[in-house]
Amino acid sequence: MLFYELGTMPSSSDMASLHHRAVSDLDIANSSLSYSNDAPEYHGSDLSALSIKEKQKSEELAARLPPPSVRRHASLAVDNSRRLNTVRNPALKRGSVTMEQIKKVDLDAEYAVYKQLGSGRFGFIKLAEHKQAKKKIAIKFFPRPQIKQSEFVREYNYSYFLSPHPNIIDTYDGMFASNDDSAFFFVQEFCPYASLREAVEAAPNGLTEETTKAIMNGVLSAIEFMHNENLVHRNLKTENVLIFDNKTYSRVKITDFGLTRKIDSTVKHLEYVTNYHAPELCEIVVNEVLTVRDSVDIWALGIIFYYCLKGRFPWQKATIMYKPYWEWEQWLKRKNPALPKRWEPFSEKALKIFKRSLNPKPKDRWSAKDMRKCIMKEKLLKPIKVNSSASCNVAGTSASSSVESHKAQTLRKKSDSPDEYVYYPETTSKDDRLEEPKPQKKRSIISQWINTTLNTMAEISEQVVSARDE
Ligand SMILES: Nc1ncnc2c1ncn2[C@@H]1O[C@H](COP(=O)(O)OP(=O)(O)OP(=O)(O)O)[C@@H](O)[C@H]1O
Repeated sequence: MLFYELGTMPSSSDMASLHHRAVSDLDIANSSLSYSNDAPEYHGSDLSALSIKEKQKSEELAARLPPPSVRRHASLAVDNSRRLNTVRNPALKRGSVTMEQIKKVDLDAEYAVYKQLGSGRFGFIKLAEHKQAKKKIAIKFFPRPQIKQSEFVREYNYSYFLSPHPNIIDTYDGMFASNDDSAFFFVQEFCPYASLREAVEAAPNGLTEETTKAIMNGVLSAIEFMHNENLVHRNLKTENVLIFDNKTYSRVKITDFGLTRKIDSTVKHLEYVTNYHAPELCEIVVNEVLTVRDSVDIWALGIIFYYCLKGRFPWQKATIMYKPYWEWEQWLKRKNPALPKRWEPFSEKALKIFKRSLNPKPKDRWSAKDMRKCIMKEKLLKPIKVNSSASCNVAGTSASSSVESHKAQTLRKKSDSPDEYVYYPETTSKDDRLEEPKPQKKRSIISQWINTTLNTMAEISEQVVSARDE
C-alpha cells in the first residue's frame, strides 16, 4: 500500500525517487499485473540503494530529465523547460498500468525507423528518430503473436520503473502497438556506442584495470539498486551493458529486463545454459521450476569482471564437464592446492572477489555492494615482470602507460596454458593464433586419465547439447 504526503509537491528529483520507489510496490511478477491504484508514496530524497555521490548524480540527472509522468511518447516534442515544470497528471494513476493502456500508433507517421541495433529472444531493437522532436531513440519491438502481451507489459514496467537510476537505460513513458498489430513496442534512449561485449572484443587481451573498475562500478551500482528493490536481473551479460562514453567507459548502463523477476518468486527454467550461468542453473533441466535468487546475478557479475580483465571467459559452462571450471572448483575446495594458471595474474584481493562471486555455493556469494567496495578499493592485478631487469606494475600503470599495460596484458594472456579446454570469444587476436604450444610437462598416469576422461565427457556433453539445440 502506498501513501502520499499531502501538501508536499515533489520536485523533479523527488519524482525520480518516487518513480523508482514504486518498483517495490509493483506486483508485476503476477500475471494480472495489478498493483495499488493509490497515489504513490513520496519518500523525499530517500534513494536507499545509492551512495551519497550517486545520489547527487541521480539528482543532477533527474533535474535534467523531465518527470517520468511527462516523459511520454507524445511529449518528445515538448520543450524541456516546460516539461521540467510539469507535475504528474492526477488522472494518470501510477497503479493503473494495465493492458488497456497500450496505444495504437502509426509507426511511419511518428518515427523514421532506421537500422537494427540488435535482436534477441524477445524481439529486436531499432534505431529511429522521433520525427517531431528530431531526437534519436531506440525502439524495442516485440513481434506478435510470438510474444505474449503480458511478457511485453512486464518488461516495459520493469524497464520504466528502474529508469531513474543513472546506470540503467532510460525508458520513455508509454506502451504502444503498431497500427497493423504486428508488434508491440516501447521507446528507450539510444546508446550511440557499443555494448561491453564489443568493447572487450576490440581489446582481445582485456581492458585495463582502471577501465574495468569504472565499468564494474556502474554495473554493480545498478544491480545493488535492483537487489535492494527485491528484483533480480537474471540476464546479465556483456551484451546487456551499454557504453555511453567511448573514452573512459565511465558511463555504462544496463538494459534488457525481459527476464527480471522478484527475489523468491518461482519461474520455469526455459533457457539454454550460457557462459554466464551459475552452476546451480547448469544442473537443472528445461521446464524445471526454480526459485529466483539474487546470487545468480552475483555469479554473472563475477564472469563479467573476469571477461573485462582477461578478454575471454573463464569457462564455457560452469559444470565439472569443463576442465577450467573443474580446476577452479577443486582449488576452491582445497582439493588441489595449486592455483590454476589462468588465475595467476590476479592479486590476492581480486581472487577473493572471484571466490565470493564465482562460488558454487550461492550462500557464500557476496552482495553487489560488497563486491563493488572491494573492486573499487583494491589492486586487481599482480605486478608483472616485463623482463628480469625491469618490472611493470599493471595495476598502477594501466592508465598512465597504455603501452606497458598492453605488454603486461599480452604477457598475462600468454601465461594461460594453450591446451586447456576454454571458450574464446570468436575474435581471437593474431598473437593468439600464432602462439606456439608450450611443451607439456610430464603428467602422472592418474592425471592423464582424469584429463582424457574429462575431455571425452565434455565432448559428449557438447554433442548432446548441440543435438538438443538442433
Ligand atoms: N537503447 C539501445 N541503444 C543501442 N543499442 C541497444 C539498445 N538496447 C539494446 N541495444 C542492442 O540490442 C541488443 C539486444 O537488445 P536486448 O538485449 O534488449 O534484446 P532482447 O531481445 O531482450 O535480447 P535477449 O535475447 O538477450 O533477451 C543489445 O545487446 C544491444 O547491443
